[in-house]
Amino acid sequence: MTERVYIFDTTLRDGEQSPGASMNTAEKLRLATQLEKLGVDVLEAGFPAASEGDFDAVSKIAAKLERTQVAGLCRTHKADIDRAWQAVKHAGNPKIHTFIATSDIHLKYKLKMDRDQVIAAVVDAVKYAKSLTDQVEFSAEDASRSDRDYLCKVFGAAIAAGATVVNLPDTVGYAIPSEFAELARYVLDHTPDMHRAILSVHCHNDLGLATANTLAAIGVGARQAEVTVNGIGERAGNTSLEEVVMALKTRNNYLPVTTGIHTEQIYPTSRLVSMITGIIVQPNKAIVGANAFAHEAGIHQDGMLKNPMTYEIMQPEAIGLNANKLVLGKHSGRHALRDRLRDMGYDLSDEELNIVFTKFKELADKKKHIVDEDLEVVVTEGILRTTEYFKLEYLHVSAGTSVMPMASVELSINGRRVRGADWGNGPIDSAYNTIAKLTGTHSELLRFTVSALSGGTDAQGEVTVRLRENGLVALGRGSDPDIITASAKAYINGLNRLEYLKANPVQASQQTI
Ligand SMILES: CC(=O)SCCNC(=O)CCNC(=O)[C@H](O)C(C)(C)COP(=O)(O)OP(=O)(O)OC[C@H]1O[C@@H](n2cnc3c(N)ncnc32)[C@H](O)[C@@H]1OP(=O)(O)O
Ligand SMILES: CC(C)C(=O)C(=O)O
Ligand SMILES: [Mg+2]
Repeated sequence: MTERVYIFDTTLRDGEQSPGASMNTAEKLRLATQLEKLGVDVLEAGFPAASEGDFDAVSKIAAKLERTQVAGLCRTHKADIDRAWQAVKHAGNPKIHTFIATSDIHLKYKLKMDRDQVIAAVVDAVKYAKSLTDQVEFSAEDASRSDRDYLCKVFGAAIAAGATVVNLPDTVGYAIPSEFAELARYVLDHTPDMHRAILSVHCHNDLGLATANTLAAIGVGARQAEVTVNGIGERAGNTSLEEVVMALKTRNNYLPVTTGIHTEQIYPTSRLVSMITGIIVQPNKAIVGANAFAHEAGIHQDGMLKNPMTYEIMQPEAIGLNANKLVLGKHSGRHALRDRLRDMGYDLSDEELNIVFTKFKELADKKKHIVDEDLEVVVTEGILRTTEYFKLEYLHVSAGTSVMPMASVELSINGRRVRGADWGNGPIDSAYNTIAKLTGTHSELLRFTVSALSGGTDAQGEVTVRLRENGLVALGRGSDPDIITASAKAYINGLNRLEYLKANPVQASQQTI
């Protein structure tokens, strides 16, 4: 029987450490549900001791998920472990993940501890965690820059104290594949009682080697991979889930192991992560980039027409990119919409479907063919929105080469209609100035990105903004076939999120909405 590699997803914890990634509790819950559907074995939901907001999100995810193991990360401090346990204990399958650094650089400069003190901290932490739950993982932060024999001693002590998984992180993305494989092999061969635990790996992508290092370690016997969807994460990111899973599936002849991932859920999950975090996937990204299955050159197209095996090592359907679709447009009904959404991985309640259906019809009036990317926007906007305190009712802009850019806007503010006009450096600037004046807000625009969600001149434009006001930071998203309207919607969405943060100090303490 082929051996199983466990997939430990840390999109909600290490992924959320990406600069600019931010998710509110409702979005985290939605993503956690999708990750369970994707079939991840372990879902690291957050770092409960970090803030009330993180604790709240981890607790809610734990209460919702039954099958998937839900892990909470914590330092070796007893108070951190207690907090992690309080958050994950409601899960059907809870796990405590405790860590401490083992490299001399971290010991000397960061922890100010010696090697024996670190081992004592590991033993106390793992024993205590084990008194709370059977499932305990220990990670040796900065393992790839640690002394190998010391590392094996630490892992041996963790296993003796009850750890069921020991994790080898390449925390700063320093390792080279052959070197990392050698390290994993060394740990497997020299850690006392290693057979009683699973060896996990957790790589970062600072040198663009996270997937290669992960596969190299799996090749010598690591049996858990810690990954994030789209490879988001601290600095250059983590190993990407889709790359590891599809490499193991496609090259099963070379690496004969399996995962429990339902690969046809990969694409919907990738889109959801991108929509929720506002982090756009680069077009040439392996597996999930817009060009990953596109063939442009004539010789390639000729080969594809003669036999797709000439240039295609994976089929797009395998990751959930479905070629065979009913065309959805303004004449489509709820059944066709529900069917398509199910194919894309969205199982909506009747109430959610009604919300999405109304938005779908509004869009279909403006756009002839509705493609999957449009539906994802409609679903995300329809069911993951915050309360609309400010709502865009009307927008008119005039701009061009010889006119002063002007915008006229009508908003409803908590149900009350207000109107105004202002000018700016361009149509978007004038719309933003008018909206700021009408709402009486003074936010600073930290980031503004525009992308097209599908091909063609009637493609939906998606705008993401990041706003800061009085120390609070919020993300706003908007989409529309008209890019100026999409920009106004994104700005208003961001302002609504700032209003929500002002009214919800728990979320504000975490600044994740
Ligand atoms: C590689 C990784 O991804 S590690 C995980 C990174 N994630 C996070 O840091 C989550 C967000 N963090 C936070 O919210 C905060 O850092 C908190 C709440 C966890 C801690 O905040 P503070 O108590 O103010 O400490 P601060 O973050 O400034 O410093 C960390 C302290 O923990 C110590 N520490 C760091 N890692 C560990 C560990 N694994 N076990 C024990 N102590 C540790 C540091 O040495 C430092 O101790 P010191 O205060 O005695 O110098
Ligand atoms: C906490 C650990 C597993 C980590 O994220 C790292 O070392 O990169
Ligand atoms: Mg990490």
